[in-house]
Amino acid sequence: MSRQSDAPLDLLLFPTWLVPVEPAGVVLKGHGLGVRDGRIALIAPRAVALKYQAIETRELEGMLLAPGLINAHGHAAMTLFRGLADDLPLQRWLKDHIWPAESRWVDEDFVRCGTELAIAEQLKGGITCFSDMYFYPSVVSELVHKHGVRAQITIPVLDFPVPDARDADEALRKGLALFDDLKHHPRITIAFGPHAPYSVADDKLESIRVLVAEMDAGIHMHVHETAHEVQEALRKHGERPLARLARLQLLGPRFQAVHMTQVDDDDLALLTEHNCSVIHCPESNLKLASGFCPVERLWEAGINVAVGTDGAASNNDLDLLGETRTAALLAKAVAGSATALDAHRALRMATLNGARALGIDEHTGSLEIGKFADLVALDLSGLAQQPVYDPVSQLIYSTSRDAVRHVWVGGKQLLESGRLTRMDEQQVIANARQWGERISSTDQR
Ligand SMILES: CSC[C@H]1O[C@@H](n2cnc3c(O)ncnc32)[C@H](O)[C@@H]1O
Ligand SMILES: [Zn+2]
Repeated sequence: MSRQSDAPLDLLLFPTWLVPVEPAGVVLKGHGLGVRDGRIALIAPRAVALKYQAIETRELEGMLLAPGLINAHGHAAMTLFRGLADDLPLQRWLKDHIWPAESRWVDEDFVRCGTELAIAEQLKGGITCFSDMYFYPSVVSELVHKHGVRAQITIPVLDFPVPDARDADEALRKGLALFDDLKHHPRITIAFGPHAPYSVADDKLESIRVLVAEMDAGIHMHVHETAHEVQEALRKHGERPLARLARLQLLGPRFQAVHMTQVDDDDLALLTEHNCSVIHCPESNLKLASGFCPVERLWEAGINVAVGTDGAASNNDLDLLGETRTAALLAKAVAGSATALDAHRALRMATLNGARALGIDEHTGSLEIGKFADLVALDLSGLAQQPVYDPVSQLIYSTSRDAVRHVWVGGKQLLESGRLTRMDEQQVIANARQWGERISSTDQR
């Protein structure tokens, strides 16, 4: 398969295994992948690929080449709160620790340092695209632009004053300006991020519905994170949160429901009818004891399920490969079936399903001709990966993010042999340490 052109390829890669994700379940051996103008221009058997001229050709001996991982939910700058408040249930964690810490510490510099730390950590872990729901989204967009990664940046909306907006109207006004600035950006999409059903009132959700229709944007929201959230909504309003969102006409193919640990038959019908995506964050759900998302049931109902790390304050890392392993293992326990979420489907969840949830699956998420060359190469030649029967099984069940060697986004190499090509890792660490010292010297825990 190739896209015809007389121009030479910019890059021609020969990995030991090439896993395109689409078509599902395929592993190509002895194949080359060619990149031209940032996009995948060729996937062909080695002998055919060698007939093409290329400016750079690389043998990736012992490596698996896959689509870059997509972290479909996170709060990037919260890396600076990693380990600040552990071993607590969601509402105590959020209300007694995280929200007070945010109102005290979060400013532009916090978001800049925390987001750079998150971008660096994610690139080193094979993540080429992440979704962010945090304050100062314009600062996040500058960093995403500068460092070459891909992102969905959401406009945070809450019913109370937050570090970068006095109220939801101000947040929306600023968000609209950002949307206008970035609507043609090749690597950034802007979506709305109403925090959760319990923290955003109907009138704000209605405003978001109108804006989304005008802008054709996504909505990214924590929904049914815990049983407590659903019970409180039933007690106060006699309605489940997802049903309320349906009544307010927020649900649709661009709706990204993050968490969904509580799913009854009516919820399942709503998600299916409106073709929503669910973003599963198993490690945050485990650590906050929030509950279990029934991934296999959702998958069987045809619902698009992606995977996210959530923020580093509730996880406590941004390791999507590790998260995917947790998801695959947990799905089996939750479904009571060892066949649930096999390794190939788990990889799809961490790549193409993520792209679909964020509305960018035409452009990324799988290795297909014409898509952006968002790629990760992982070294499977180590001791702990031997022998290799199925490289995808090895990737999901036996490989850590330390095996990530190279990362390209839109054909640009951002990680080379495990080293960041465009970021000063030592500087990122020093900045984060400085913030940590500042926070711990006055922290009232
Ligand atoms: C709208 S800005 C993001 C807001 O969300 C908070 N947050 C981080 N993780 C979670 C979670 O798992 N559930 C609910 N809220 C979360 C974050 O601290 C910001 O205030
Ligand atoms: Zn979250």
